[in-house]
Amino acid sequence: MYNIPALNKQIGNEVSSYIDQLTKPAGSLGRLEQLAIALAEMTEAHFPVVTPPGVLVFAADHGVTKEGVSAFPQEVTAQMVLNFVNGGAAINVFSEQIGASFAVIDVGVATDIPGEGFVQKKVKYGTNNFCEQEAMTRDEANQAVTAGYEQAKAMIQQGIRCLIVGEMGIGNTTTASALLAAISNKSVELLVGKGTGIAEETVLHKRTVIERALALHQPDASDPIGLLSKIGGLEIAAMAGAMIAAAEVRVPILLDGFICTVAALVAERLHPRVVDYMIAGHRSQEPGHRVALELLGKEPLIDLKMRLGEGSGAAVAFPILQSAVTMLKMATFASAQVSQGGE
Ligand SMILES: Cc1cc2ncn([C@H]3O[C@H](COP(=O)(O)O)[C@@H](O)[C@H]3O)c2cc1C
Ligand SMILES: O=C(O)c1cccnc1
Repeated sequence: MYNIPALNKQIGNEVSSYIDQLTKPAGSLGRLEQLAIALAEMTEAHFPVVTPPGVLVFAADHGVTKEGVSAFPQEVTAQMVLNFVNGGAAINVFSEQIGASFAVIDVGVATDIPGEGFVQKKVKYGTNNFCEQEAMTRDEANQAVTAGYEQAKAMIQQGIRCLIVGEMGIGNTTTASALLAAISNKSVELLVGKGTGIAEETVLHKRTVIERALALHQPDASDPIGLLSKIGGLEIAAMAGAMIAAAEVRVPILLDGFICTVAALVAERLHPRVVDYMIAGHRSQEPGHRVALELLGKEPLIDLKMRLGEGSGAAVAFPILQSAVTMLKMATFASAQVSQGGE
């Protein structure tokens, strides 16, 4: 169904040799060198371009908030969509800082949001409470994946060269932890954290909520649409779809935190090669993020002890990608007439 090209390893090898000719000791620019090679393999360019970046923030609600798993009430999701529209959220200011195109998409907020300035692709008024029933139908999960896929395609057509996928959805650390438990087969205890800042005893409650849902649904990790329909969420489905769309046209994906990385693991189950186009932007404080990154085989660029989501960690890490490609503008030993070392 999806068509993701293989990385171009030959261009990667050529860029690797070229980097060794630049006026610096071999390997001395560390991970920037690996990043430049990875970006060349993804984009099939000897001088990859990552600007302008694009940020898509998918918003949706989670029926499981009825169980009291978040420090904030569900209506904050809709209120934050308006904040994104007005430019007041963290991801707005960081998007502006990095010159990113920005869009916020309602794929499943529980109420009708007034006004304009966001994309309306609501699949459902929030998911069902997965402790009681399946979060959504398979058809709805597919619709949400497609909504994300189409939004990313549209933004890429407008010329973005790197994709950041963010989210807003009160309760979504519970959903993401449940998905990760199903995918990793690890104990829920290792994966659950404080999200927006719940108390220690609420973390224990969150854990039992997830364990109950897993016992009820017995999700099959090899069936991504089944995972999404049983557990949710609508924004996570859309994020996975957006990642697939980027990989299909060789656009690098800069991953954000916990929710985004769980969406990446879902995307991997839709098409394993999508992972080749992902770079981990940062490590979130949410404990499950470490596990999700390990499963994906990615090492994050930065760890600033952030735990927000929205795409904020990826946006803050983005200038490192710019440094990696800008490095390729350096002079070579030959062009600058600098003597090479002999070891
Ligand atoms: C004002 C505000 C802005 C946010 N921006 C992202 N999140 C983050 O927190 C939520 C997940 O945490 P939990 O599972 O504990 O509800 C998501 O919406 C996530 O994007 C926010 C949360 C709040 C309250
Ligand atoms: O890392 C994240 O994505 C995250 C962490 C806490 C709350 N919301 C999102």
